Amino acid sequence: MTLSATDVHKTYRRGREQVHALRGVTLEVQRGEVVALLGRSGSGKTTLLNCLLGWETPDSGSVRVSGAADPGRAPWATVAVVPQRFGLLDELSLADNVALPARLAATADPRGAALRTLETLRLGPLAGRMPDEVSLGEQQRTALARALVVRPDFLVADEPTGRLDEELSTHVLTTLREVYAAEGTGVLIASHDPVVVAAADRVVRLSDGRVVDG
Ligand SMILES: Nc1ncnc2c1ncn2[C@@H]1O[C@H](COP(=O)(O)OP(=O)(O)OP(=O)(O)O)[C@@H](O)[C@H]1O
Repeated sequence: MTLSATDVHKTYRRGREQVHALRGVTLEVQRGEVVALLGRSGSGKTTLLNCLLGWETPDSGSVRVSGAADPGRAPWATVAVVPQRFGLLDELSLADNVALPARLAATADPRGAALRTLETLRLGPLAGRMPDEVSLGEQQRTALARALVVRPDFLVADEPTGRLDEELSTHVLTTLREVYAAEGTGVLIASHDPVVVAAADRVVRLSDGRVVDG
C-alpha cells in the first residue's frame, strides 16, 4: 500500500503576487517506513502534507493511496494527521478528543481505545483534563494519540515533536516506531528535529517547492 504525490504543483495567489509553493513534487511513502520531510520554513512542506490529506487541491498532478486492503475505511483511518496547530476541540477532555475519531469510525470501545493510546503516550493521568488545562507539548501528544487511536494505514504529521524536549521527542519517536513495527503504518513527518531525522528510514528534502534530495 502506497501514499503518493505525483508531479504536484500548487500556486497560491496573494493579491497580484503568485507563490509557487510546490513545483512538481513527486513522493512515495510505503506502509512500514518512516520518511522525514525536511526543508526550510516556506519550502512547501505543509502545502505538500495538505495536498496529501486532501485539505488542499493541487493545481496539477495527483495524490493517491494505492493498494488499500479495505477501500471502505474512513479517510482519517487511511491517512491520519497530526496538524501543525493540533486542532483539538476545546470543549472536550483529552480522552474525548482522542475517542472521537474512533467513535466516528464505529470502533468497538472507543473510550477504552482512547485511554490505552493516551497511556502509551504517557498522558494517562491527564485523560480527564481539558486541552487548555495541559501544556502545548501535552496537547501535541494528544493530537498524536488522536491520530493513532484508529490504527491508521498512514500517519502524516507536521512537526509533531516541535513542542517537545529531547527526552519526550525520543519517547514519541520510539512510540511511533513501536506502532509502525506492530501495525505496519507508513509515516511521513515534516520536521526540523534531529531526533526525527535520526529515526527516519529515509529523508526527503524540499527546497523552494521542489524535491532536492530524495
Ligand atoms: N494559504 C496561503 N496563501 C498564500 N500563500 C501561502 C499559503 N499557504 C502557504 N503559502 C506560501 O507557500 C509557501 C510554502 O508554505 P508552506 O507552509 O507549505 O511551507 P513550510 O515548508 O511548511 O513552512 P514551515 O516550516 O514554516 O511550516 C510559503 O511561501 C508560504 O508563504
